Amino acid sequence: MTHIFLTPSSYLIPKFSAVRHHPLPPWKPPPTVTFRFLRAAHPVPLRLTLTLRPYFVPCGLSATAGDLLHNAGATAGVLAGAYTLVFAFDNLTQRKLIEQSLSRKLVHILSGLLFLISWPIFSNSTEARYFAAFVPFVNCLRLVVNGLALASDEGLVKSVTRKGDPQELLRGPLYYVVILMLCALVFWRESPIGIVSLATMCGGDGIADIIGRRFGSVKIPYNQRKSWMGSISMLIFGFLISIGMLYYYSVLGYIQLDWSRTFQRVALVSLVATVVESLPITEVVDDNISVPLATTTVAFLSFSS
Ligand SMILES: C/C(=C\COP(=O)(O)O)CCC[C@H](C)CCC[C@H](C)CCCC(C)C
Ligand SMILES: Nc1ccn([C@@H]2O[C@H](COP(=O)(O)OP(=O)(O)O)[C@@H](O)[C@H]2O)c(=O)n1
Repeated sequence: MTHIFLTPSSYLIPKFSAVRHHPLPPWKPPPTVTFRFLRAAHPVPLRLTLTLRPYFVPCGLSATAGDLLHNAGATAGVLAGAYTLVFAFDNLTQRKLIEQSLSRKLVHILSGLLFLISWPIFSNSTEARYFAAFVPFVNCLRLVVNGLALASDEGLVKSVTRKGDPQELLRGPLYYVVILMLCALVFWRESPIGIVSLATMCGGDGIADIIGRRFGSVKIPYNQRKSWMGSISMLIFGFLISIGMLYYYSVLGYIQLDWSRTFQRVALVSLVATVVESLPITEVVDDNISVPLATTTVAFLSFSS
């Protein structure tokens, strides 16, 4: 009897040979469909068995009830964390305990990095990334609704904008949250690309602003709005936070990396991101788009080689 298993090709992104996927839940035989073909003058019918892998089963059918409950709880918790973070910094700004620009940058740094750190609390199911991405999706809606003045969340505006203009929400903050959502959907926990990109955009770029504003007296020749101190701090902290996040995901078993090559790759990614961030192109493209775009491209090329 001849069995031909037709299983569709896998994921949206290339699998990294050096990357070991997080142990999957206990194996259950996937649903199969068997066709029997009787062949003329041949004693044995030909059987064609089609194995439907989970990602070809409509969302929700492949996840157990426990997974759905687990992921729904994780989503609610991370969403509550997002609202709490913004509320806390609004409170600090309102009470004049920190200035608005510092509040905004700390929200920039902490929201993305804490979101990245929260990914392991979601289940191992194939649908987990969609539950995680729902959190930035809700925040996209929140930014759009308030940016278009369809609602007025004063706390959000005060803790996230430069000058308190709600329309600002539709630029840097919205691009930032869209990048968080895309990295969760496209790269998720099993790829170093999304991890390094978010660590650089959230940690590196955010710290560049904080250090640069305070100590950036020597400006970059080709961009008088940026300083050497700001860029050097982006390079150093972007590298360190990326390595820290990769180590976190490595210890949890989601990825396995050749660390000697990983240090070189992350150093290259951090350098390119720092150069891109220093360019005088903010009027053309926000650095919450240019930096992650450059980071994901260089990370994809270097981690795939
Ligand atoms: C201020 C922000 C971006 C502006 O960047 P830039 O223009 O200064 O370069 C960040 C906006 C954050 C957003 C309002 C909330 C995002 C929450 C996140 C999706 C989930 C965080 C969960 C965690 C557990 C706190
Ligand atoms: N490489 C950098 C980045 C920012 N900065 C300082 O941080 C401020 C805000 O930086 P930015 O324009 O990138 O701010 P966002 O667009 O990230 O909010 C700049 O005006 C500089 O004072 C710096 O000195 N060097």
